[in-house]
Amino acid sequence: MLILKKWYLSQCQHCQLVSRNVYQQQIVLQFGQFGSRIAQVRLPPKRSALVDENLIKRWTRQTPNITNQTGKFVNNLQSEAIFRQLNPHKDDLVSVLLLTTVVFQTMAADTTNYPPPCESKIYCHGPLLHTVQMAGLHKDSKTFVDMKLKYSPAQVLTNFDLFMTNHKHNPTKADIAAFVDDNFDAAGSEFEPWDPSDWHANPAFLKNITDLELRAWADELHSFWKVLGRKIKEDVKMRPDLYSMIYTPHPVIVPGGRFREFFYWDSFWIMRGLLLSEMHSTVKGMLSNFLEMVNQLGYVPNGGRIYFRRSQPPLLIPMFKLYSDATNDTAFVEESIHLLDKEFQFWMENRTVNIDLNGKQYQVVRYNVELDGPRPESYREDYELAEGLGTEEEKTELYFNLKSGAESGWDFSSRWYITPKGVRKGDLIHTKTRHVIPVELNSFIYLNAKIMAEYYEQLGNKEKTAYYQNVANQYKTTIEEVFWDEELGCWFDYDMINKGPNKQFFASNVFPLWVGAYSSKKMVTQVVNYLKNKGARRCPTSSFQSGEQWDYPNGWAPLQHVIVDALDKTGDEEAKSLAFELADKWIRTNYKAFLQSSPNHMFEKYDVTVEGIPGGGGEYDVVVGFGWTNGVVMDFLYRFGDRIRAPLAVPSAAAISYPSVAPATIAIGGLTIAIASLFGISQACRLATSGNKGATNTNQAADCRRSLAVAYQSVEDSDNEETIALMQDIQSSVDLPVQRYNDSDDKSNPCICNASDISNECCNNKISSNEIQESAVS
Ligand SMILES: OC[C@H]1O[C@H](O[C@H]2O[C@H](CO)[C@@H](O)[C@H](O)[C@H]2O)[C@H](O)[C@@H](O)[C@@H]1O
Repeated sequence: MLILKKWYLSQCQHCQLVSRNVYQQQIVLQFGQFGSRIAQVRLPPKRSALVDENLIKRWTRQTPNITNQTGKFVNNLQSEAIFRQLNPHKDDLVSVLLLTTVVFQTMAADTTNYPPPCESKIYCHGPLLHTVQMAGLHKDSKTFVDMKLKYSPAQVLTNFDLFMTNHKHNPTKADIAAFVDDNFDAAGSEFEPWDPSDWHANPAFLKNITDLELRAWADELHSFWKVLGRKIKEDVKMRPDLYSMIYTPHPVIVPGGRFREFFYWDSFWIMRGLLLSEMHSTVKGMLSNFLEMVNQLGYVPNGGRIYFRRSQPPLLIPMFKLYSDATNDTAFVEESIHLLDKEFQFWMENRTVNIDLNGKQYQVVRYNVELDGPRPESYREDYELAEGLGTEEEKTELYFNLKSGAESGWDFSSRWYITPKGVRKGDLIHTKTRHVIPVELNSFIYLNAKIMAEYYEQLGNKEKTAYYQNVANQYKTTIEEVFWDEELGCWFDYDMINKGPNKQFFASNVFPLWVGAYSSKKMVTQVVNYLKNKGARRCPTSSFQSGEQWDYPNGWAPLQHVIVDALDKTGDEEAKSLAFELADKWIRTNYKAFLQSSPNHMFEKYDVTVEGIPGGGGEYDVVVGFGWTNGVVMDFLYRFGDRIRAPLAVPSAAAISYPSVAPATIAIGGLTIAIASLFGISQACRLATSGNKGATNTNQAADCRRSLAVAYQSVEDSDNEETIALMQDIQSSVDLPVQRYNDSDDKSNPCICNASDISNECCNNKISSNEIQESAVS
């Protein structure tokens, strides 16, 4: 096969072999410049098939819609005729051409109709991006697309062409790394230092927090805004072509870590915190940035980069409401209302679809991004995933769904999985976001319409008030008639493929409660019962552990906040008590993780099954900082400040890294050490086993599980009820090993083995001696 590949390549200078695409015994060549958005030809692995460069040149010349650069291959019948005419006697070639025709035919639909993620041939599509991202230079694919150009785009593209020619279109990883070094500056070079002028010590909200330890923590979080603040350099404004960063004039608060720029829906919870910190002008600046983007682009992008050509959950109008309620700045509302209106129309015009249900038609909103190609910031991940699909149409559809998933903010989740057979399980490749009508998005639209009606009424615009009231009423009815399930007592996403609700648990199911889109108090009781029955007392994101980050066992600050806020403001005593319970648990887990990390960190997400453990899964390592997490903790501490208490005796083990101590020594020395070890070990285990690609390592995973089992045992031996409960939680979420004994009556000397552990002599002997008694560590 290898010789054949080489032979095919030698026939065609302008072809690139995509080695990963050796698919169904066919060799895939890409036409056009190296790696450009080009058509593919599947060649049967037969040397006799003639593919010579002249032929391809003639063919591309004579078929008017084919171009080398963009790969817009259309007009397939014509192509086939040309090929037959050129090579009437070559049967093999004809079969190649027929195949070619089929492939081109399927490609025609997507390459012709759908634009790439953005126009930039460096940051969004094209051979340079493909070559660099597929080389896997960086652990995180986002790093490359955040780098600044050293020269103009045209110059860098010319340099790239030359580079490829010099390396015979086959550069090594080291060559590519050198090219990147020569042409790009490190990621993150677009900021200048910024000290927020509206930051001041001792904001009033701190006084609400009676527990002094927690108050000190809140104070620290208040100071974190200075660390997470970013001001974009003027150079980005002067030379936007050198950056992927979108210039915004006002400084912003970013989530942190790899998220170096603003993120749309994150900003809602960041602003909740900023308003408690009395940083009104920072909030106003961030709102002004968003308005300017609506003005220029028509929508608020997912994040502050040109490659984020899609939006995120529409919360600009609710952010305005937070700000205007806190400041009474009605003049700002008045001068901005036309842009808020414009943003609302973006969703109405671009994201609505009609569904028929029980003989009635409903307009609903969905996340839907019809841009082709991999997400630039996760190029390799998306490209490789799409390689598992047969046709170009399927790939394009997957790319749409992945970007739609990113637009939802739930990137990624089993919530969007629907297999070709219509089963709502599966894997990332089954992501069908744009075929799901999300409960929370429709709730946001209702909330937006309500706020807009209120604003227009204040401004005396009767026509607009009536319009928005009407939209709000319409969505309230829809939420009840399309999403509510009386029997289960909750709302559910609507699956357009199966034409019915997805009745699995997702934290988003209860969002209508938050926006007040319900008609009776009875529904509040039903939702409270639903949450309790679903074991949502710690509120995971879903009940399914897919390995993706928006699934079990992760909990996310925005989801926790919406649910707590929703329950708390119903006025129902049971709901309020559940709200406090959830907030209390969330605070405990955030605080413990904070104390146990070194230096102290706030995390992007947490594992809700074990207190003090960050979340994992998905396509990048868990991020610290962290914008929305800080905002939500501040809000909970403020809201429940009279009764929330710091958990007692949290071990300050700086163990959020892979344990280097031998397992036997970890668990001795008393209960405290055992618990402390446990936190660190289980975190390491989770990182090593949860599908978090950055940390996946089989040996680490095995060692971790062993360490955890030993620590578990010593804690269990202590007979302490609370720690045993904790252990059981851990056990349910981590794949624990079994203990093996030589003699079932003598359990004094177990060795702890993974089923696959054959390198350990003890385990191996016992396994082969067939005298093993297995028992789960619990
Ligand atoms: O780079 C991968 C994806 O990262 C972002 O998503 C996650 O982080 C965001 C910032 O905190 C958050 O808004 C989102 O809900 C998270 O899933 C980004 O938003 C995605 O577009 C991007 O593909």
